[in-house]
Amino acid sequence: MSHSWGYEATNGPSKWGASFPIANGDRQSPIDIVPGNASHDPGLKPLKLKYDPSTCLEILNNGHSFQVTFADDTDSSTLTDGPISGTYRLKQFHFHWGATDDRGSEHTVQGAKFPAELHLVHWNTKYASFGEAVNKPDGLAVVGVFLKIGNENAHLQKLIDKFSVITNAKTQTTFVDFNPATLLPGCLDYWTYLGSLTTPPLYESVTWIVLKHQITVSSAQMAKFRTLLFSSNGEAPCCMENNYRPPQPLKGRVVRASFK
Ligand SMILES: NS(=O)(=O)c1ccc(CCCCO)cc1
Ligand SMILES: [Zn+2]
Repeated sequence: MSHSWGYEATNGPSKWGASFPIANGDRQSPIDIVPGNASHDPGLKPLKLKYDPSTCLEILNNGHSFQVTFADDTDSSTLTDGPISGTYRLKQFHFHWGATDDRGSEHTVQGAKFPAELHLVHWNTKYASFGEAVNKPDGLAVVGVFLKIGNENAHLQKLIDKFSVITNAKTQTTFVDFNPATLLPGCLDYWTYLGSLTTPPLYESVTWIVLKHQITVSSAQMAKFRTLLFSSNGEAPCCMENNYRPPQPLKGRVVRASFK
């Protein structure tokens, strides 16, 4: 199944362990974040996110989500400070969402699901490339941002306006001058823990940084997310929705909070 994992009953999260045994590992993601169990760590620094819109390259449908990819040959768009040491470069961001507005996020907060979750994927420049970093214990740092239903989000609309061109899996189009910082809430308070990729190959290589505050998306905009397809051109159309992995066992891990 390693080349055909997905989110259906036949190839979804409950089946991934067959081809990717690390699915049952000790630092899997996502998790349910229980704020009352998180320990405030005064040693945690504020996140430092420096994004250069000119590094934005393209928007694509990879058959699992839609993704915006960035040039990562220089330190133009980086994450520093926060819980990490060194410099991590932005590689891409993507989303996970549900078939209805009552679910879709991967992380949950005391059991609460959000309609969608944004992941900003950064790699540790102590390694030569994303490909080198992706399976190292300190290789990646992913910033997770929850979306909640509210007013229309003009910044998300810039992505949605491209969906008609990337409806089918394995399609892409140019996408330039987009500032990912416009997708961040005003307050960057966060929870952090050691985890994994939430899709195969599920490498345990991610320092997770999940923001406490959400950004808004309208219900009409969420409906547009669901017009994307898991399927390729010519195949029976299959709506891209419920592309989220449910929370995994904490296995004794500590979740730290950057705030009191
Ligand atoms: N949902 S996530 O942020 O954990 C995430 C980020 C990046 C990948 C890509 C892995 C490529 C392996 O060659 C997969 C999943
Ligand atoms: Zn993700």
